[in-house]
Amino acid sequence: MQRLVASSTGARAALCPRYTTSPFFFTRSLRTAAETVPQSPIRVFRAVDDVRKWRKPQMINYRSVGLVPTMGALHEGHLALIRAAARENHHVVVSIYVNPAQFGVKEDLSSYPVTWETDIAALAKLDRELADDGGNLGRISAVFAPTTPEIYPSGFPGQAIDSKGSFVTITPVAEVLEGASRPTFFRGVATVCMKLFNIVQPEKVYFGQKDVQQTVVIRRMVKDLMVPTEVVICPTEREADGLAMASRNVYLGTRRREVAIVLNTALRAAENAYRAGRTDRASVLGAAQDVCDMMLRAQRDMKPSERVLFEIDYISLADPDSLQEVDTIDVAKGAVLSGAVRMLPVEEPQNGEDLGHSGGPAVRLIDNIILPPKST
Ligand SMILES: Nc1ncnc2c1ncn2[C@@H]1O[C@H](COP(=O)(O)OP(=O)(O)OP(=O)(O)O)[C@@H](O)[C@H]1O
Ligand SMILES: CC(C)(CO)[C@@H](O)C(=O)[O-]
Ligand code: BAL
Repeated sequence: MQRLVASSTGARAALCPRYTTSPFFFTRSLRTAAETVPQSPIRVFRAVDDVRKWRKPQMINYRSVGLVPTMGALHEGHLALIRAAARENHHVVVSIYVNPAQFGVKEDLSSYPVTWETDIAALAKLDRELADDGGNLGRISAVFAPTTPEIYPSGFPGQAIDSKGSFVTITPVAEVLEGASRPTFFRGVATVCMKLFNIVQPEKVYFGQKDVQQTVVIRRMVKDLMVPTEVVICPTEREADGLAMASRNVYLGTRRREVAIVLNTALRAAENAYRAGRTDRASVLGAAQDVCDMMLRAQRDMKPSERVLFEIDYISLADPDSLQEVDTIDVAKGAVLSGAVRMLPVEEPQNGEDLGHSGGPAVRLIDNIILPPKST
C-alpha cells in the first residue's frame, strides 16, 4: 500500500502520480513532453537546439540521417523524396518551412498554401507504410518546423534585392533562368539550405528534379563550400496527364488545370525533336514554341468565359552543368530543357466556378526534361 508523506510534495503525489518525493523524478516530470505528430512516433522540433540534441547521439552511434527540405503543402513529389531517404538512411528528417527570403517582394508569400494538419497526417501515414516495408533502412524520425526568428537569429534580413544580412550566393549559375525572373530566389534558397544542412548535419539531402536549377545551385554550393553531405536528386512525380506535381498547382482551379499541361507538352515536343536526331537550338526549341503558339491560338479562339490565357516566361536549352544556353547540343553531354509559364487569372469567372486556392491569382509553373547524352 502506498503511504502518504506529510509534505507538500507528498500531498501532490497523492493527487497526481507524476509527482513523487524523489527530487530526480520530480525534476524530470516537470519537463514539457516532447511534441510528436499525432498517431506516430515522429518528433516535431521547432528549435535549432532541440534538433542538435537529438542529432548528436545519432552521430556518435553512426546512425545516418537523410534530410528532405520542403515548404510543406505536401504532395506525392515530396513523399517520393521521403521514401528515397528512408531507403538509404537510418533516420529521415523532413523540414517544413516557408522561407520568406526566397520570395520576391511582389511574389506569393502571403498566399502560399499552408496545410500543416494534412501534411503531418500524410507523414504519419507514410511512416506506417515505411515501417511495414522491410526494404527501408529507416523511417521518418522528425519534422523540423522552425519559426522565422529561429532560422534568422540576427533578425530577418527582408525580401528586397538590396537587403543586408548573412547570405549564401552562388553565381553565375543562380543568375539565369529562374534567377533572372526571381532575382532573390536562389540567394534565399541557398541561404536557408545551408542553415538546414548546418542544423541537421545530414549525410544525404534529397531534392526533386522538378526544380532543376535548384538542384544545380545546391550541388554547386555543396561542392564549392565543402559541405559534408551528398546531394541526391529524385525524378519528377507527375499527374496522369504529365503535369509536374507542385504545391502551387492548388492555385489553378479546374479551368486552368486543363491548360496548365502546355509547358510539359511543349517540352516533350522539343525532347522528341532531339530523340529524332535534331541537335540545333532552332529545331529543338522551335518544336516547343510551335506547341505553345498552337495552344494559345486555340484558347484565344474561345469565349473569355471559357478560355485560359498564359504567357511563356522562358523555354531554355542549356548546358547541364552551367545552365548557360547552347546553340547546339553536345550529344556527349546532353542538355537541360526547362521552362516557366505564367497561367493568367481566368476571365469572366462563372458562378460557383472553382477558381483555385486564394481566388486563383496568376500562377507561375516550372518544368524540365533532361536530354540524356547519346553514344556516337
Ligand atoms: N513533382 C515533384 N517531384 C519530385 N520532387 C518534387 C516535386 N515537386 C516538388 N519536389 C521537390 O520537393 C522539394 C520541396 O519543394 P517545395 O516544397 O517547394 O514544393 P513544390 O511543389 O516545388 O512547390 P512549388 O509549387 O512552390 O514549386 C524540392 O526539392 C522540390 O524539387
Ligand atoms: C529547398 C526549399 C525547401 C528551400 O526553402 C525550397 O526551395 C523548395 O521547397 O524547393
Ligand atoms: N520549389 C520551389 C520553391 C519556390 O518556388 O519558392
